[in-house]
Amino acid sequence: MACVIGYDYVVVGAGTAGSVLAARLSQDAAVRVLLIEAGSAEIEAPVRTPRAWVSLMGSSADWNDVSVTQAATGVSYPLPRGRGIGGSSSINGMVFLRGHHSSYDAWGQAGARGWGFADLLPFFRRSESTQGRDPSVRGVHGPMRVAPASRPHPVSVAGVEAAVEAGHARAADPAGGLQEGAGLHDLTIVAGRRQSAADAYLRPVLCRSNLDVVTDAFVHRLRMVGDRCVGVCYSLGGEEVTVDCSGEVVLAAGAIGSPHLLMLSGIGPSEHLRDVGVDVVVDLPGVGANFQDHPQTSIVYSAAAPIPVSRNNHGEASVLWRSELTGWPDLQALFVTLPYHSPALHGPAEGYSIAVSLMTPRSRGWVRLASREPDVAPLVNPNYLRDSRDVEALVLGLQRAREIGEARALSAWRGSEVLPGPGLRDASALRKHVHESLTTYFHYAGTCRIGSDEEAVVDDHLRVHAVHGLRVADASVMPSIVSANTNAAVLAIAERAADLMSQNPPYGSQRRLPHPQRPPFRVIR
Ligand SMILES: Cc1cc2nc3c(=O)[nH]c(=O)nc-3n(C[C@H](O)[C@H](O)[C@H](O)COP(=O)(O)OP(=O)(O)OC[C@H]3O[C@@H](n4cnc5c(N)ncnc54)[C@H](O)[C@@H]3O)c2cc1C
Repeated sequence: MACVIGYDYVVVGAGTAGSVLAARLSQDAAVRVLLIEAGSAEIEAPVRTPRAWVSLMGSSADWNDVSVTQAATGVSYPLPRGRGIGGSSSINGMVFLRGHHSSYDAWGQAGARGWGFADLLPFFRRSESTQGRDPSVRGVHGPMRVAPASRPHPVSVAGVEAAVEAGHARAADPAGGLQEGAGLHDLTIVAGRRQSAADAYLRPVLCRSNLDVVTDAFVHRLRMVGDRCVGVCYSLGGEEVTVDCSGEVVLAAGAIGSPHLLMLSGIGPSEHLRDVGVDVVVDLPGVGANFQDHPQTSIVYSAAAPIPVSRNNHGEASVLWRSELTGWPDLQALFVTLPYHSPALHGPAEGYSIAVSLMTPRSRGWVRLASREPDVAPLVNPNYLRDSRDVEALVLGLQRAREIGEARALSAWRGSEVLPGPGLRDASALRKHVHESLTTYFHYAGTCRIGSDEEAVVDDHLRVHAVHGLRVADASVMPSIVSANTNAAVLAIAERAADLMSQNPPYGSQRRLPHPQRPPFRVIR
């Protein structure tokens, strides 16, 4: 067993949040940062081509998780999540949206002080670089370069016009914080290539001598001394490596990985931990609870004319509107420039889709241990459609999306509606379609939520309740899922986390650094 010492911060997971944290924390040359990632350092070349993202699901860059069988549908669903530098941002769909400000203000109202939209706005702005947008709301100097498609696909353009024809407002800036209406949204694509959080934040700072990044290293346990986290254990090439951390460990392993690791380390719901044979260190019932995702259904059309091959991500334009079941926009239609639908259904060989997602689901699921053995994947139950209001909202979504799909502006491309099929119009037929066509929108969140009540996992500063030296900063801390694709929100969460941590560094600024004993293998520079 090798032992590694001398780090002030140990960040677990080099995904969206981990890339931000490692880059921001290591800006202070007086602290030493170790970033540990289970996956590999480089993702294959085709992955860089934006339109190839669909084929990354099921690849070695995916953990290849599968949900437990869902009570509402009788089906278990693949739950892709990224494994490797950049994490899910290396395999995601590259849509860049913040969501409506109300969905962040709801966090503050639910007890997460300091996490309303106005509190997060500086961190959204700090994370991004945009041009031609309102600079009081959007960032212009941040690492993540985002922009709408410069040469949008004709189906995306026609889709926006069809939405306007169907009565939706034209959104001046879909990511502005009052996200509602139709428009070409921003994409995390630069010069025709995918841009992950690691490309934007981490790769440019790998030369820093106070930052080490270890890949192919699976963290399987937190090292606890009483209620203090003093480091982590990871396995690398069959060898176990122990890391001593003199400051803080930060979990950025994502909404499935972070609760998994906490529970493997004895931090979680005590009864469940005892059931699987894990010694309880801290009883925190909320760990792994409150799992949320945006459920998705779709309308699929065959093509009346050959559909040009996308140069982008197949999803350049969207519409957001209110179902009238909530106080803010809760339904999103994404124009997809290929026949995109559940693999359980048969679509046309050539065509396009309107993917309809519920952005404020009521259903809540969980992540639990299947075994105390770290290499056994956790059980994930999203509880899709468990709350019947989610089904009703998606039915309303399909009806409204159909109005868009049938508008004149799309007539040049529209062959016929293939899914659910033009004859299926009443609510009960559409409810059936929602169940049969259900897929994930890949936006897992909420399993280590911020708050001060008994079910909360971290406090307002993202410190794990009743544990010293340990924070969580990733998609899992969202008290409720935001009303947009989640990557932009995770960037802002991690920016704010780094800011909070820098205000209270583990040591004063006047210390002499011990020389870190570096991890033995695969440190990337
Ligand atoms: C297929 C797909 C498409 C998506 N499309 C979009 C989109 O178009 N727009 C959008 O905004 N969002 C999208 N998302 C969601 C978005 O990318 C995620 O919400 C975001 O990346 C989550 O960031 P995170 O830091 O919480 O987790 P991740 O980015 O998943 O990072 C977690 C990291 O931790 C590592 N890790 C986990 N466990 C361990 C361990 N035990 N030891 C060491 N390392 C570990 C993982 O390998 C991973 O690198 C998509 C996601 C997927 C999977």
